Amino acid sequence: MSNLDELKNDRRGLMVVLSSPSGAGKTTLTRRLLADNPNMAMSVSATTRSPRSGERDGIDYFFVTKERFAELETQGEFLEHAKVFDNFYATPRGPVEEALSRAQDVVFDIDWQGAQQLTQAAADDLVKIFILPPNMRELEQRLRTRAQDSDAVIAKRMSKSENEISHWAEYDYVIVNEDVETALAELQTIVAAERMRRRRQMWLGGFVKTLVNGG
Ligand SMILES: Nc1ncnc2c1ncn2[C@@H]1O[C@H](COP(=O)(O)OP(=O)(O)OP(=O)(O)O)[C@@H](O)[C@H]1O
Ligand SMILES: Nc1nc2c(ncn2[C@@H]2O[C@H](COP(=O)(O)O)[C@@H](O)[C@H]2O)c(=O)[nH]1
Repeated sequence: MSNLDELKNDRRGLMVVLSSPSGAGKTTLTRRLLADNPNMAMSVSATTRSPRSGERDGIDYFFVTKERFAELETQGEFLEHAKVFDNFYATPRGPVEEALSRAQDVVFDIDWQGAQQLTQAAADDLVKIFILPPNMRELEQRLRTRAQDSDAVIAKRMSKSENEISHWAEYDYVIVNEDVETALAELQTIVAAERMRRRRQMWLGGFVKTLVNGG
């Protein structure tokens, strides 16, 4: 690694928030983004909803009872929390603060309520991205193809999708996820550009000082 590459490691981590109506592709896109970015961590949420088949505790979510959720909330262990589709969801504070202190970027798959709360708490570090489906028929089709939720749950999620979409203009970027590869490339472009923002490159001040002093 060159001297310059080492210096460039001194930057503030990003808090990348992805929101969308259920089924638009946040989980799919975040998994791909994380696979391509070793210096990026996923914020694993706590939830009171039951695990879907294949979901693992501590990896996809921390699955907790309503009582435990309330206890953690009272203890101030959450950065944000919200009720979504009859279940409670929250972002545990500790792992996010630890990852950011190691200059890692952190990705959040959370709804508009959570995004609003993080905006209050950490606006400077946030990059908020809204994912739209190409059309509502395709959105429903994706929920059905995922084959993880009952018809009633899918109907509930579809009925709430318009409300979630109504928050699209609160986000810095909007990606229409028609083709996964195109959407992923757009997401990568956003992350790369946000990492380059001057205020996030803490090494630049010292570098410029050395530069103008003939270094
Ligand atoms: N561009 C795409 N084209 C076709 N199918 C897609 C596309 N993106 C995602 N999918 C599929 O749509 C389904 C829903 O995607 P995913 O679970 O990533 O959505 P989500 O936004 O995370 O949903 P939720 O909010 O319910 O967690 C999955 O089966 C996924 O494979
Ligand atoms: N405000 C928060 N919203 C969250 C969090 N974790 C997930 N979510 C959102 O809930 C819905 C449903 O998720 P699912 O896994 O049951 O399909 C989805 O919109 C997620 O983005 C969280 O910690 N806080």
